Amino acid sequence: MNGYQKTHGRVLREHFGIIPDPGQCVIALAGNPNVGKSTVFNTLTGLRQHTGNWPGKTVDNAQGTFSYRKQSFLLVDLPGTYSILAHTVEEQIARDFICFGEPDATLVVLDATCLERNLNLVLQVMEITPNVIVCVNLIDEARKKNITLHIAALENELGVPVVATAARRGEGLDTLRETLYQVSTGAHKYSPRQLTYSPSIEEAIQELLPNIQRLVGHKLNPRWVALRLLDGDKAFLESISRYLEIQPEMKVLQEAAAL
Ligand SMILES: Nc1nc2c(ncn2[C@@H]2O[C@H](COP(=O)(O)OP(=O)(O)OP(=O)(O)O)[C@@H](O)[C@H]2O)c(=O)[nH]1
Ligand SMILES: [Mg+2]
Repeated sequence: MNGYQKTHGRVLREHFGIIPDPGQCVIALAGNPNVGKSTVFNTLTGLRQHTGNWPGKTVDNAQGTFSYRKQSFLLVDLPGTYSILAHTVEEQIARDFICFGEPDATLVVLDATCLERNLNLVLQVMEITPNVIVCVNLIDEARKKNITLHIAALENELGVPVVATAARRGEGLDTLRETLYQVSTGAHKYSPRQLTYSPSIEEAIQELLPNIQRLVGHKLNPRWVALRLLDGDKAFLESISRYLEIQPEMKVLQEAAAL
């Protein structure tokens, strides 16, 4: 037995219809469309899967389990999105799951042949949670196109673990399992690089932080909430009140952000 004892919360059960076994690690699987998320998902979980829809939505949902080093994992395949700013139903599901579902780790799958476009999503996820693993998939395609990948340099720049894979043929999957284990059980802590915005935005963030911290405590990253408020994201405020059940206190945030 290892010492991993986290129990997952109400939101996962009530809003996402997901009930992990006691002690199971929950991993969210995110990425742009068509980068091989489902291939990674299938390779890790094999036939131990369950598919359906997200509660109340017509968007596919797949959950699967696997074990590694006597630790059980529940992997949740999120819809493919270029961003998680919640402009579409798919983006809203992905964002809300990563924000409020409290996964132990979020695995972001990237296409090795167009890293630049894919990194946008990674940076957004890193603003929400430090428990991020990047999987650079399709490295066989990158090789064919003579694209050289500097995985260690990327890892260094991002401040989170990066694993190169060719999921269709299982390449890199052993390293991926080990990394998922390390991050989601908290054996290794990482400090993802945070974007710094212009001085006026950074100042506005600092002004909002005390109220946000008081309201959401440790349940959400206060800096990310401040950014959403400054962006005028009313739908996110609604999500906060729905998932965290803090309706009456929301006025403070609305007024602070002049929404
Ligand atoms: N050459 C190669 N092809 C891959 C690899 N991984 C996935 N593919 C192929 O890429 C295509 C897309 O893979 P999916 O796993 O469906 O991608 P996805 O991210 O789940 O796509 P959406 O759910 O539609 O967003 C399929 O034809 C896969 O067989 C890989 O490592 N190498
Ligand atoms: Mg898929």
